[in-house]
Amino acid sequence: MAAAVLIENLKKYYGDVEAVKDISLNVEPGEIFGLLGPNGAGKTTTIRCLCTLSKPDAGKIEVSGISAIANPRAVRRRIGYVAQEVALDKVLTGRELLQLQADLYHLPSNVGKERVNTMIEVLGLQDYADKKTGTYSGGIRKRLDLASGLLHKPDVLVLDEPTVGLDIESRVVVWNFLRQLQKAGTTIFITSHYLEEVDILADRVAIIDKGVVIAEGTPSQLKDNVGGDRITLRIREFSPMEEAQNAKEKLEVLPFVQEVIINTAQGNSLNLVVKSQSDALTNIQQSLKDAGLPIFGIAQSRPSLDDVYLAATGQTLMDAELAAAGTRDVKAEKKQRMKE
Ligand SMILES: Nc1ncnc2c1ncn2[C@@H]1O[C@H](COP(=O)(O)OP(=O)(O)OP(=O)(O)O)[C@@H](O)[C@H]1O
Repeated sequence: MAAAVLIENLKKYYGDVEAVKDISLNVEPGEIFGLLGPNGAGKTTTIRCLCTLSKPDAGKIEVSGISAIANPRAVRRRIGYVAQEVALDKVLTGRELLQLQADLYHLPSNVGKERVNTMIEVLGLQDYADKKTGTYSGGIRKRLDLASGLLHKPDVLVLDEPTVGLDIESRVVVWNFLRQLQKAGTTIFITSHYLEEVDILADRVAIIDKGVVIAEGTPSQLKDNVGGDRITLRIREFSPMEEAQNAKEKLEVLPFVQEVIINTAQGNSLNLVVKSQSDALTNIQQSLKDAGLPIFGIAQSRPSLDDVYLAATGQTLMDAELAAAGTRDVKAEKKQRMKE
C-alpha cells in the first residue's frame, strides 16, 4: 500500500531564506504523525507544500501515491487542511461557511447539505451552527475549522498547530476528536510546538529544526534513545552554593549517576541524569542521609521530547523559540504567502 504521505528531499526557499532545506517523511495510512519543531523550523512551509498551496523548489511529495506537484487537484480531494489561523468571515453563520466550503469542493447540493449536517452533529456544533462565527469562542471556532477540513471526507487530515491558543478543556476536546477520527481510518498529519500534544497524540514524530529532520521515531523510541532518567532534587527550598556543590560531589560518584548540574535559576536545585533503574531514588536518598544532607523535594521522570530536542540541538525547544522570535517579520511573510 502506498504511503499516506511521502515527502522526499523537499526544499523550499523564500529569497535567501532556506525555509525547508531537506525534509523527507513517510506517513503510513491510519497513523497520527506529528511534526514538531520551534517557530520558524519549517513546519508551515512543509504543510503548505503538502497541501499544494506552495510550490516546492525541489523534492517529491505524494499523497496515497499521487504526486502533489504533477496532480495537485487529485491531491486536494484527498487532503483536508486546517490552517493555523483561519480568516473566517465573521458575518456568516457556521452553517453558511460550511455550505460555502461544500460548494468549493463541488459536492452535489444534496450530498453537501447532508455532509454539513453530519459534521455539525459530529463536532457538537448544533447550538452554534446558526449563529454568526464572529460570536464564537476559540474552541468552537476550531471545531468549525475541523468540520470544514473534513467535509469532503479526506483520507489525510493535515492540521497546523490545531490547539494553539486554546484552553486545556478545548484542547482535550480536539485531541479526543482526532483519536476518534483515527479510529475511523483517517490519517492525521499534525504540526505542533507543544511537546505534550505530540507526545500524547502521535504514533510517530519527526522533530525538525532549521529546515531539516533531526530525529524521527515513536515518542517512546526517541526518549529511549536519549537514555537515562531525569531526577530533580532540592536539598532545601533555596540551598547555599557550597551545600549544592557538596551534594553534587557526593552524588556524581554513584555508579548509576551520569550527570549532575546545579540549577542556579531554581534555588541551586540539582538536575541529575541517571541510568534507568528502579532504586535510583532510594540510593540517592541514602547517600544524602549518609552525608548529613536534608531533602526538600525529589522526583524522577523519564526523558521528555524536550530532552530529545536538547540532546539533538544543544538547546531546549523553548530557547530555540525565543531565539527565532526576534528574527522574523511575520507580516511580510503573510503578504508573500498571499502572492503564491
Ligand atoms: N513567505 C515567507 N517569506 C519569507 N520568509 C518566510 C516565509 N514563510 C516562512 N518564511 C521563513 O521560513 C522559515 C520557516 O518558516 P515556517 O513558517 O515554515 O516555520 P514554522 O516551523 O511553521 O513556524 P511557525 O509555527 O511559527 O509558523 C522561517 O525562517 C520563516 O521566517
